[in-house]
Amino acid sequence: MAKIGIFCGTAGGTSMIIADALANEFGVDEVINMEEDFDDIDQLLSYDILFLGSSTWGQGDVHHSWVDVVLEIESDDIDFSGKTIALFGAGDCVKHGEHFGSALGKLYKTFTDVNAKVVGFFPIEGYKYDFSLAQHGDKFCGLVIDQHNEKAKTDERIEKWIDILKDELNL
Ligand SMILES: Cc1cc2nc3c(=O)[nH]c(=O)nc-3n(C[C@H](O)[C@H](O)[C@H](O)COP(=O)(O)O)c2cc1C
Repeated sequence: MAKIGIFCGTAGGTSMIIADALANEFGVDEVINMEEDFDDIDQLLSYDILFLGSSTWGQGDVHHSWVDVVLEIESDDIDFSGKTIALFGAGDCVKHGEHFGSALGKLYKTFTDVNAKVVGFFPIEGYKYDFSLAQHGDKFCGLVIDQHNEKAKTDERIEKWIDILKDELNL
């Protein structure tokens, strides 16, 4: 059976709402908090399916706990062939609508450049923002939630995303 790992970079715990729902639905015992529990890249490579979370910061950047990891993967060209990933995180479409959820777009580029397969694209329909690196056509490359402005939509979005994932992953 495919081994599933959940990794989450978060400042205030908002992205953990998604991580915890994934853990619950997919029977994963532990969410790895990037700031507290992450050891090294081998930890990522020990899973077949990776649910990778990051809130967005600065000018559309990943959470700081991801920065060195991303740099190492890119500079050492660490191969993620055969790995399937799904991306998630929290953002703010009003105060930071110029880079809403862009951290997912950055992680998408990092991991697809080293041959990971990405599942779990999510329709942009119903979101309002100016720009996002996470947008690919009419979908985000994962699930973005906004607890500041669109809290009421979060449960439904997570449920819908989990259905998409179960379908694509045959789980
Ligand atoms: C200084 C600062 C910069 C931010 N930059 C962005 C951004 O570029 N894009 C975005 O969508 N949200 C941005 N946010 C909003 C956070 O991503 C949002 O508060 C999110 O809920 C934090 O989730 P977390 O608790 O999982 O870290 C920013 C927030 C702060 C305080």
